[in-house]
Amino acid sequence: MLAELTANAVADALARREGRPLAEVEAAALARPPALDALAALAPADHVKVIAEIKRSSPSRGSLASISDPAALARSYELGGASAISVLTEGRKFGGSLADLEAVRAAVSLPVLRKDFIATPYQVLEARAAGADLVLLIVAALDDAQLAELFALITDLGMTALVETHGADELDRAAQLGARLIGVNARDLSTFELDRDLFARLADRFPDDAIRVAESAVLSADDVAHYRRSGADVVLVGEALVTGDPIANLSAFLAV
Ligand SMILES: O=P(O)(O)OC[C@@H](O)[C@@H](O)c1c[nH]c2ccccc12
Repeated sequence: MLAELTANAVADALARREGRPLAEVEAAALARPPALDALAALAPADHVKVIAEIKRSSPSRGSLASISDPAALARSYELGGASAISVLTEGRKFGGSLADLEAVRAAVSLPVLRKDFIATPYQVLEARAAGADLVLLIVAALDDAQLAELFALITDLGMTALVETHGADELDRAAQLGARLIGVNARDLSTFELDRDLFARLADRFPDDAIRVAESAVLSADDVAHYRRSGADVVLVGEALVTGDPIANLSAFLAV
């Protein structure tokens, strides 16, 4: 499934490129005000931090929420105390778009993550052109040469890569890259199986200077506490915030 999601995302980007050539997107990317400092915003603190996600649906969970106004939802995330906003921009399975990201960027002053299946420089440039400060790189979807190229481009554009892993080998590859913001996704994107203890098993393997992000399957304050006890600096939460009361849930999660 991950290979298919990535192939589709790359095909969709190629189609957009017909109407908006790379040089144009690059110019738009360079014309943006500088990216916000996501490493500072997400730096380890004496409380857990939350990356709050705008997510309409997913291949594993189906439709979650209609979200007619992603900017308004992002503002409630900011009000509720989130440290960054993640915007799913994948259209086919997650119902997102780059327009969502642009709308969110205009509405909040927090760092914004482009959450998608990124495998080409064009998609990274699109992210910056839309105002993203962070870009997700999924280690399982990329070979080492792609990872290095995309990581370098993200860094050169002043953005931060959130490097997502699911297993010890992938975490080692993220460390090798020099990633400073590393996630462990509890969900295996090939099988969609959940492993809520994977983060805990990998926590000691993170490089000392990396910010540790636990991704997926946070539905309650207890889940946040579980990840926090295991060493998470940051949790990335989608479903619980788009299906429940975002401000109430954020305040419960931040009180952990
Ligand atoms: O809705 P959840 O279970 O809180 O999960 C959020 C986030 O971790 C999940 O959306 C995610 C993590 N990595 C991804 C990669 C692609 C698409 C989506 C994701």
